[in-house]
Amino acid sequence: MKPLLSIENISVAGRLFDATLQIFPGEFVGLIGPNGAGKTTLLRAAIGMIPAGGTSSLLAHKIAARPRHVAYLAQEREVVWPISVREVVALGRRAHPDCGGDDQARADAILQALDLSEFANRQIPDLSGGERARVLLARALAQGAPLLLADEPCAALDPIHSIRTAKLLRDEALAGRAALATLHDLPLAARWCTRLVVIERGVIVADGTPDQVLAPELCRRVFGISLTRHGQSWLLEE
Ligand SMILES: Nc1ncnc2c1ncn2[C@@H]1O[C@H](COP(=O)(O)OP(=O)(O)OP(=O)(O)O)[C@@H](O)[C@H]1O
Repeated sequence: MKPLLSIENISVAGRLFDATLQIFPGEFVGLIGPNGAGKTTLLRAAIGMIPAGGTSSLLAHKIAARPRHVAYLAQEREVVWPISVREVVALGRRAHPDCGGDDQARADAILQALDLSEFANRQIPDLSGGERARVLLARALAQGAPLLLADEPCAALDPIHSIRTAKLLRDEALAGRAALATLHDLPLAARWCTRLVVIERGVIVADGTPDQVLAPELCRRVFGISLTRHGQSWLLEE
């Protein structure tokens, strides 16, 4: 199977060292690590937003064509323009000028999945932080790219919307797309991601299924916490 993302030896001076990673259709990959570990740096380097050594397969596409291959949700959620939720989500479809009549149906389905239908005609600056975060995720998903790079898609979301977002990204993966998402909620990541990649001080130190990666020693050493599995749930303690 051809990867949707292949990065090799990506380095950013002092921040990221020789990161090598492939993401395949069907994967929802959680990129986890402490604050300052290099997660955002890795996403930005992979998509070409910051200069980096090494290679990323996404950079082989011309800039204008890149949105058809990858959608990006930035960590910053600021939107100051007075435009409506519906208009912001429709911006995601600009990547597909030839896409035709299913645009509105896809946008509406995503608005519904993220519990945003009732906000469709509201102005973005008039939303709460969590509502705005969901709208920007909806915009990225509306793009319909095979790969989503999402920087903390669950940040600022309440518990039910965090779970729904994680399930949605898992469903996108089951439908043959893929997501690489930075996440701080380790029980949520362990429950819904198909694979976890751990980054520590700019280095990828583990990569595998949640059960493989979240060994007690790694959780203690990298995160300073204890994480134990109880059936499908995970209990996090200091
Ligand atoms: N523009 C920059 N110039 C120099 N150093 C930077 C810059 N942006 C980030 N850094 C540093 O690079 C390191 C990695 O930052 P990065 O934002 O990738 O971490 P992160 O793992 O995403 O953290 P968080 O979980 O806090 O979002 C940090 O030590 C950070 O201070």
